[in-house]
Amino acid sequence: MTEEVLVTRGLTKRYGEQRAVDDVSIRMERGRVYGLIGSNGAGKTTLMRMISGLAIPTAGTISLFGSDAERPRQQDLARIGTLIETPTPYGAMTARQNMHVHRLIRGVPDPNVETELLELVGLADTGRKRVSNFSLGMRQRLGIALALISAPELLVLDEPVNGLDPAGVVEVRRLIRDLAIERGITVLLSSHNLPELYQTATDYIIVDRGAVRRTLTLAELDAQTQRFLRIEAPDTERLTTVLEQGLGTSDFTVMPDRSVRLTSHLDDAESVLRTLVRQDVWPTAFSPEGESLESFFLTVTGAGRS
Ligand SMILES: Nc1ncnc2c1ncn2[C@@H]1O[C@H](COP(=O)(O)OP(=O)(O)OP(=O)(O)O)[C@@H](O)[C@H]1O
Repeated sequence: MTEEVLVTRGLTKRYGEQRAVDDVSIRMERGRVYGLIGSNGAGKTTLMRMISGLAIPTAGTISLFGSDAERPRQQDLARIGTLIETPTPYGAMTARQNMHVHRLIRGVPDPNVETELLELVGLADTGRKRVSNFSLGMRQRLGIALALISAPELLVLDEPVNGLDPAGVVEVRRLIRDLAIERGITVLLSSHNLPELYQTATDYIIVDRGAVRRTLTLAELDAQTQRFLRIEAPDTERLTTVLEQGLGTSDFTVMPDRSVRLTSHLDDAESVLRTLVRQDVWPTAFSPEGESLESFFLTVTGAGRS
């Protein structure tokens, strides 16, 4: 049975006339990784702050871990770990000293958790190095370790890969996926860049101007954004035979209109065409089609509007 970790209904936050978050109703299940995607100012941080108990909603409700009226809200909030905006470890201290201070602040009795989490995020060997000398990626990983100190069931991470170099992005992505798979932690993480978050999340929530524009799973996102070569030829059977035997691929689908969608060789369209022509298959249509992640995001959010 799926376990609901979070349900919001009509969640709204107004600052004066402005609706930073506007009537947001979302649902999150245990062990999944939710990517909250939106441009700057879309309302991601405000939504995460409300979920984490750091901001009070103007309207709407938040139910955490199937919360009921009997249980104090503080008890539910204690089951959330957050890294919102830039992580705030103490720069003059080492990673371990930061872990120690946070453990005491959070009232976690077991000192072993410090080493265990530093190992988990790959910072166990940083010794006497001060955090002010850490790279941004190391700081983000320390921020995640600090957020994990009280063994949260829901982890809320605001832009955890923002500003990281490609290697840093890969490291943090892997860490987040492992947390979900190995520890069953539910993760909500935000980004303004869909391609950057792609494949880290199992589910995507696309927001724009405070409102949810679209929610979809990774598989649905893939189906929406798969790029392909669209090929038409007078003899479809001959075309597919040449793709199979001449090109050695079976990554294609024959569509009802008899056109063929080839999903391999996207970066090598020229050799596809050459192979076809050599085998005397003369395409009447041959074009790359489908949507990129970026253009899908722009379409959903209506960006590019005036
Ligand atoms: N404390 C505040 N007072 C007034 N307006 C605010 C406050 N916090 C946020 N806003 C406004 O609400 C809107 C949403 O802001 P928010 O920070 O949630 O967006 P975001 O998607 O996290 O953007 P970014 O990626 O730039 O952090 C913005 O227009 C912002 O200016």
